[in-house]
Amino acid sequence: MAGDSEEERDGFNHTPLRIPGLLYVSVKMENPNLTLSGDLLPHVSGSFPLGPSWDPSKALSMERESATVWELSFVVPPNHEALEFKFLLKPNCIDNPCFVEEGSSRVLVGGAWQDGDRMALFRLDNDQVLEYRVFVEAKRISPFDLAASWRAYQENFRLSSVRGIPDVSINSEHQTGNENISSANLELDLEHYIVPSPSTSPSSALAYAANSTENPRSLGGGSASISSSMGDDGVPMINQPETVGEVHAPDQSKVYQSPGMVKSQSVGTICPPQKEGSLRGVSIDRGVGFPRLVKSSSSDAFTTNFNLDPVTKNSIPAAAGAVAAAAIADQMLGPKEHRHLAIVMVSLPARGKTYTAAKLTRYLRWLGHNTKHFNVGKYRRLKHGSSQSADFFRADNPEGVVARNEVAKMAFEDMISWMQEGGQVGIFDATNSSKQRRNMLMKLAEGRCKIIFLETICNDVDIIERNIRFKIQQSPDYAEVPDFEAGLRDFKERVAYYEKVYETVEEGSHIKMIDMASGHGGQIQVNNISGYLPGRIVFFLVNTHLTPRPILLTRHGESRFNVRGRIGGDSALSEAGELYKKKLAKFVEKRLKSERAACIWTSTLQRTILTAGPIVGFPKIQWRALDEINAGVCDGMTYEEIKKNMPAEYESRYKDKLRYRYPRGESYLDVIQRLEPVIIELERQRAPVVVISHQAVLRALYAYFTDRPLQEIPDIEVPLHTIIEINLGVTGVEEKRYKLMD
Ligand SMILES: Nc1ncnc2c1ncn2[C@@H]1O[C@H](COP(=O)(O)OP(=O)(O)OP(=O)(O)O)[C@@H](O)[C@H]1O
Ligand SMILES: O=P(O)(O)OC[C@H]1O[C@](O)(CO)[C@@H](O)[C@@H]1O
Repeated sequence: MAGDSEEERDGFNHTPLRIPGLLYVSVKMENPNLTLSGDLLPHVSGSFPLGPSWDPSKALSMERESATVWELSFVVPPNHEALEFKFLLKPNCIDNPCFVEEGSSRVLVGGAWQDGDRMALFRLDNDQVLEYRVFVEAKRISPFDLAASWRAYQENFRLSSVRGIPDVSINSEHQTGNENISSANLELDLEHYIVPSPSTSPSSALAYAANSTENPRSLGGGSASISSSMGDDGVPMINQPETVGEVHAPDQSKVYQSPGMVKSQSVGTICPPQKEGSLRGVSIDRGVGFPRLVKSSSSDAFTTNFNLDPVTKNSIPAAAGAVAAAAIADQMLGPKEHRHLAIVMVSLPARGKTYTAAKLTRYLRWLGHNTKHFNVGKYRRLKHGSSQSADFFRADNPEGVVARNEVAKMAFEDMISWMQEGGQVGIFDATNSSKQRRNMLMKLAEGRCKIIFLETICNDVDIIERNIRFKIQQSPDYAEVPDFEAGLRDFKERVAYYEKVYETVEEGSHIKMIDMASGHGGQIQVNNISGYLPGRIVFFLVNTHLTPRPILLTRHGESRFNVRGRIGGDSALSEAGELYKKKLAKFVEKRLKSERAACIWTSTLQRTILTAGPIVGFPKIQWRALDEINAGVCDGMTYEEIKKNMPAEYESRYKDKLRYRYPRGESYLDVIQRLEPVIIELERQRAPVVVISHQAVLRALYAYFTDRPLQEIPDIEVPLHTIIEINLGVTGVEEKRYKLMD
């Protein structure tokens, strides 16, 4: 092309000394007809630096790149002397003679043949001739890049200094004798280290979980974030400032309540796992040691080039591995209406329906299932006002019954419409406490979605009393009742009306959670449940409980790779990282001193194990699932190096960081998949857990607890040397952050 410099044309400089850099030269030989030459191995002999000499016995062997191609690569200065060499074929058997290519020596200058491309011809003993095509490629590389790769290579292959530590360990005194932990003093009051949590995380401000459920579209509230409230005439006013503290924009991450923590402990026994995913009529006692479901290893993330109709396509979860595989199988094999699942909550008021529905929604969304929570109370308040007295809920008040059935229908139809647009799991949150109501819902669902009833039963009067008191404080139903005791009387009257006509679920597919909030184990009964997703839901519910406890999430102390901006690897800690590990040990000692049963979880990479090193007195467990995202071929590179050397990869990751899978590595969706057992175990644990892991992994774990959308996960801020404390409590999730050092 006119104006192109010679350098631009062939990628390197022919003018010695003008432009710095080195030439990476790759010489290749190809013979598509390998059956003839399978035991003859291509070699190169020649002048320095290609081969030590022309002596065939010292020729350099070429590496097999594919079935038919052999390659030898080396690095030379761009102004190197002419390299003279010849190809030879050496037999496997050392005693047989080798064959040197015919013709004159080849000469390479500046990464190009001086005498043009010519085939390499070998005349064998029997006068048979073998022909190989020969190519050369040269690229300029910076000596700094080369040195950096070499250093990363060496660091990557340096043996970890934590080898030999068993997967489960406990150190009662500091492991490395020369570690002066007292040098890392902390302020007496840990509150000193508290820093604000991001504005999108769960706050300690009181909030009512039902508020953050779907906005009633049939009442004028689309699924977009609208703000609406009741007008004086009972007609909903859209996009008006909230007046009754009820319907507001559904920011999933802002709906948590402050924990009115209650202490309880429970362990129990479990029934053996059920046969072939079918859980008909069995009871499962909740408790420790529930067997983990075996998960398949990651497969390619789902891409949209399946031959499925648009609705089906939308209802495929944004997930990898087992979740995607199961969803595809269900789409292909199951009855059409079973592609959509309605979990219909059932219970008396204040028995944890909304709490359970919200938690399940969060879990399913995190796994990649398109899930929405429809709360009929929200529809009722929007349609009929929020100050209905107990009378409205009497079963012998025909107007009340009609009004309540009407809003239930509206919410159910909204849920079905959303499913028909591609929604996968709808959680339908209302008391649904009579057979008649449930029959109505089953009729509405016919041919459109599968229903599973999820009933929460609570026989503990203290818990019911606590729940009711919480309702009076939180529910918009009592926002305008200034007298707490009057509110309490009214709500109890409402509960009594429901009790009169309450019918426990006996029909259809159902799950019963019995006394799960009591702290004594409780029980789950399941009837006529089968399939991947219902199975996962049961498994999740079996493992969840309400025992308040903190989960402390922290990245390892700064690593040597962090200092150099290199990703992945298995490097040790930097000086700052060394200091952090000591401060963290002090922090854990203070924060968890009265928590005998707490546990420390690390990944299997040395930077987390070293960070946990000085923590004494608690068991430490290494989990492979907590290892950092596997950067595959990019492991050990800087982002700059990836951008420069693999621009297409860099661009693809930039465009879709959630789904992008590093070549021979993982995507964020893969990481989420492998973290599912970690989430289940964190839910199941009743004592505090300190998780010392890595940026990508902690982003995924944090997103689960704070209900952040999948798409946001890869960009969540998880800074070094900061502890994120997640408090799980009877009213939801609360977050605190401690920054121990800059
Ligand atoms: N399985 C359970 N049994 C009893 N209480 C529970 C259970 N799960 C959660 N809770 C507690 O119940 C409290 C009230 O729960 P929630 O608001 O979800 O009740 P609800 O059944 O939806 O009430 P309503 O029918 O009035 O809307 C929660 O703060 C939680 O602490
Ligand atoms: O997904 P991101 O933003 O590249 O973050 C994950 C990266 O963070 C690190 O933990 C530290 O840089 C890397 O090892 C890892 O590849």
